[in-house]
Amino acid sequence: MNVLEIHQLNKRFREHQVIDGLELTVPEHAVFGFIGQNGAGKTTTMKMVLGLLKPDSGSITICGESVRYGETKSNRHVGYLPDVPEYYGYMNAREYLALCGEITGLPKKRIQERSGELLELVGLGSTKKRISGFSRGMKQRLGIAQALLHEPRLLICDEPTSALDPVGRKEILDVLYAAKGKTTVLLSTHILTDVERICDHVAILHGGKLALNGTLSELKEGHRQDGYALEFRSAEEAARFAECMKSNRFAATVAQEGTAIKVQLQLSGTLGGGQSIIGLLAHQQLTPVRFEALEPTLENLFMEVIQ
Ligand SMILES: Nc1ncnc2c1ncn2[C@@H]1O[C@H](COP(=O)(O)OP(=O)(O)OP(=O)(O)O)[C@@H](O)[C@H]1O
Repeated sequence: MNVLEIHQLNKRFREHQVIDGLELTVPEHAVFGFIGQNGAGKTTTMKMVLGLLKPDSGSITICGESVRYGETKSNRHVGYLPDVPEYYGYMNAREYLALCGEITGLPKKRIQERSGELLELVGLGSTKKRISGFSRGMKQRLGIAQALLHEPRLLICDEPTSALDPVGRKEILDVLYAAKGKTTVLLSTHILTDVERICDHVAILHGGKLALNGTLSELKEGHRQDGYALEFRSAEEAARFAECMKSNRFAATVAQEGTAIKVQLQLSGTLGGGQSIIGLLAHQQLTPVRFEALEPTLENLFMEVIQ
């Protein structure tokens, strides 16, 4: 089942077509990375999903229910975490969750149970401090607890780690990954390493459309290039190998940097590829200290798409 479906979505600001026939589906229990350059239209898309911005045309459904601009009905399925959440600093975490629960009409007992569970989930279970004394990372983790209070089917996070240091970022990513069993996470970001750490699905927004869309492993498999990295004991050995490799008919490019060599082969996915390198090594009686098939990174894929 898809928690979110977007079909033929269009949005223009004056002459600028920001979203141009966007098609996007988010399956249940995915951790879905929605990435794009600055100004690609991620926030614009999120605002339309939340019913806060009127699309020019197209449809959006959340859990099978149509999103209508200016109505909040479909948002009962959604939890939202902005990049920098705002709080009443004089409250502690539990008091704040109690206030949010009351506003959304949750019964008192349920608020207490949920607050306990969620504060444990986000690692704030034993914190008695007022929110004014929280670090940015703690505020963000409280934001996740608040967004999950009403048990939403979809948690939308808009660049939740952009203001955090590496430790705070890791904590948030761990919490989002832990939330995967309870909800579907839509993570809008341009921090590609965050996506590689926790997302199973990835979509790249470019030119108002999805330029790439699939599971991370599918995308990497589809863009696999027959590339290898080798490391030799000495620069002389590396140079000898590079010289022989350059005359090999499978080699497209051979780059040497000291003892390290990167080889890109002509024929992608053929048996001849890596084996031709091993054959050459044996023939030259060279034993590398490292021999590794190169995986495309999300950064490689992203750069390929936006160029
Ligand atoms: N209300 C508006 N009026 C005019 N232009 C707008 C409006 N809102 C957004 N835009 C433009 O639409 C484009 C997409 O903006 P958006 O904020 O959706 O991008 P984004 O992918 O979220 O970028 P970032 O990663 O920088 O937050 C930008 O060029 C922006 O200037």
